[in-house]
Amino acid sequence: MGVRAAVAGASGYAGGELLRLLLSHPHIELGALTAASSAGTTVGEHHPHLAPLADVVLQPTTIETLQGHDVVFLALPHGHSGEIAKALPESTVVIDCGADFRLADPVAWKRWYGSDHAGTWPYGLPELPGGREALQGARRIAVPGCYPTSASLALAPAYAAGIAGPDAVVVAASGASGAGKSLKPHLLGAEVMGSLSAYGVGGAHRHTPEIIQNLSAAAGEPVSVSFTPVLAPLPRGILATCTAPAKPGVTTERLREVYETAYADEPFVSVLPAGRWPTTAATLGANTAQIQVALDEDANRIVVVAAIDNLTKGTAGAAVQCLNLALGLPETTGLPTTGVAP
Ligand SMILES: NC(=O)C1=CN([C@@H]2O[C@H](COP(=O)(O)OP(=O)(O)OC[C@H]3O[C@@H](n4cnc5c(N)ncnc54)[C@H](OP(=O)(O)O)[C@@H]3O)[C@@H](O)[C@H]2O)C=CC1
Ligand SMILES: CC(=O)N[C@@H](CCC(=O)OP(=O)(O)O)C(=O)O
Repeated sequence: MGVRAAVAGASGYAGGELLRLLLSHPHIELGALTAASSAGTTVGEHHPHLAPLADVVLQPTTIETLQGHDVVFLALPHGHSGEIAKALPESTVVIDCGADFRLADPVAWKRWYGSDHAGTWPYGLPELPGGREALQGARRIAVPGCYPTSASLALAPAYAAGIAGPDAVVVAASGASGAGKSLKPHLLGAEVMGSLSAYGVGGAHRHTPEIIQNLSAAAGEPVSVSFTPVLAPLPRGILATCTAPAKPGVTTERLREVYETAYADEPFVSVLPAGRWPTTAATLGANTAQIQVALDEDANRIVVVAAIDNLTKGTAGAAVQCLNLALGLPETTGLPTTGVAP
């Protein structure tokens, strides 16, 4: 099967990771690769690690350049996807790495993003309860935010199994590529290196409603989430430490059983053997998530630690996994499960 794919936002971090993965996908032929201010420059100027595309010239992001493809990946800042998707045929698979179509509640969208709600598309986290079915054959897909991916993979099984109370706490450290490549003074090397800093503290980060949406759907009742993101001196990777009250009678054995059952058949999510803890390093460049669980009996809380690469399972890998489901291909096609170490 020859699937012609365009990537809008190809000069950015998410776009670059999409290109890296799509180059190894056996069914994909790359078509238009587009950018905004970088149009006219070559892929090699932005992504020196993508040797086969070094001399390919980036085109402007317009409806015209994106038309005529089977698949269009959008790796653009929020707010640009709706107009583009409307102008593309319904038969084109459009996969949005931005936030525009992730939230189901227009009121929540307006509160957190300040603009009118563009709509809601099938949500690109197949590992959530019922998530895979919603993506099979879909023609519009919203790729989750990177923090919500880690937090939802960590806590959704406990909520779906009814073993966690409705007050979750998520503290997640992310590498600086999570913020995109555009110049931000607080993300200069000298500011990020050698320091960890919390931001969006006090329930102020826009990923909070997305995590709430996912965990509440898994629980079948409202779940409150206190989310604190932390900027870490790493290029890539998220380590999310997530806790929730343990319901009466939950034991360590039951907790492990819930997670091992939930992820037994998942190709990209591993529950590590007891005693081993997830590391971001082990997921670098892989479309994988590593999970470990513990019961804190004194605090009566379930503790789940999840590690992902924010650009792979947290964005571009998830986008390709969703594409495979949309096209009816084996879900693992073209996706690495091995990382890069040390
Ligand atoms: N980085 C991450 O870990 C994650 C990112 N995402 C989402 O993916 C999307 C891309 O993020 P990321 O790659 O990190 O961001 P970058 O800032 O690294 O890249 C943004 C891309 O969008 C292009 N662009 C910028 N402004 C416009 C515009 N006005 N119109 C059209 N194109 C424009 C840029 O082109 P140019 O070079 O010409 O400026 C560049 O190609 C965002 O929505 C982000 O939220 C989602 C999950 C995780
Ligand atoms: C370290 C860092 O800055 N991370 C980003 C996460 C961005 C992301 O996942 O994406 P969306 O913008 O697509 O929701 C942040 O906190 O804004």
